[in-house]
Amino acid sequence: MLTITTENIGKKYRREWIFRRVNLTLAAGASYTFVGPNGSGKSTLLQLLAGNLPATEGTLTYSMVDKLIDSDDWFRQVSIAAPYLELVEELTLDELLTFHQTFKPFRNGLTSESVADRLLLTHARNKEIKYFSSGMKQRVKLGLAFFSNSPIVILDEPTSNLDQQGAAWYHEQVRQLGADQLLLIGSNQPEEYDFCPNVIDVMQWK
Ligand SMILES: Nc1ncnc2c1ncn2[C@@H]1O[C@H](COP(=O)(O)OP(=O)(O)OP(=O)(O)O)[C@@H](O)[C@H]1O
Repeated sequence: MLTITTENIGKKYRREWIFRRVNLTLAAGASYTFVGPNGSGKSTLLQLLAGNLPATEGTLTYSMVDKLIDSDDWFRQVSIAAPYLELVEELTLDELLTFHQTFKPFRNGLTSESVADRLLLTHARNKEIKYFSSGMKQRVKLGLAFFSNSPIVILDEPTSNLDQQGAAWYHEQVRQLGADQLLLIGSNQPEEYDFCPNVIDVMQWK
């Protein structure tokens, strides 16, 4: 089982501390949602936990059954969907799904074809991503996170741009995550984390 541990991590931009003294143990098999007002640091914390941003102070570790994972290999453990992470718009959906698998395979033997089906985008497989609606793009981003073979799934503002059907699809995918996966969410919308037992207010670290 994979565990992320933070010891007194803090992040400073210029002269402003966004958060300090964050101590967390986040273990696979559970979900955690980080909440707080706009600008409070949810996205920054998720980026740190994903290993995409360095902490200014403190220690962050990934471990698998007490064995530390080298930070160079963290990216293999994480799939992340966020508004600021863009899709490659020049590719068709089929091309994007094929490209994605070259560095992050899908789980359970899923193929590009079956992922497109699960995204409810079979009809758009040969359409370039730049011609997708914002809700279709959001479903693709979420799908790449849900269907990749990685123990950590990080979703920042997961239902942004989704209609009611899309939000129901999101909830269905969350229910299907494996017992060995860790789900981390950043959110201001209670309905997108209503299933999550661990809601953490980032304002405590100001
Ligand atoms: N690259 C950066 N350089 C300087 N300041 C930054 C940078 N990125 C974020 N910040 C600042 O860090 C703070 C936290 O931003 P962050 O995006 O993490 O908040 P958030 O809680 O996710 O907000 P929202 O709910 O609006 O998405 C903000 O004050 C923001 O201006």
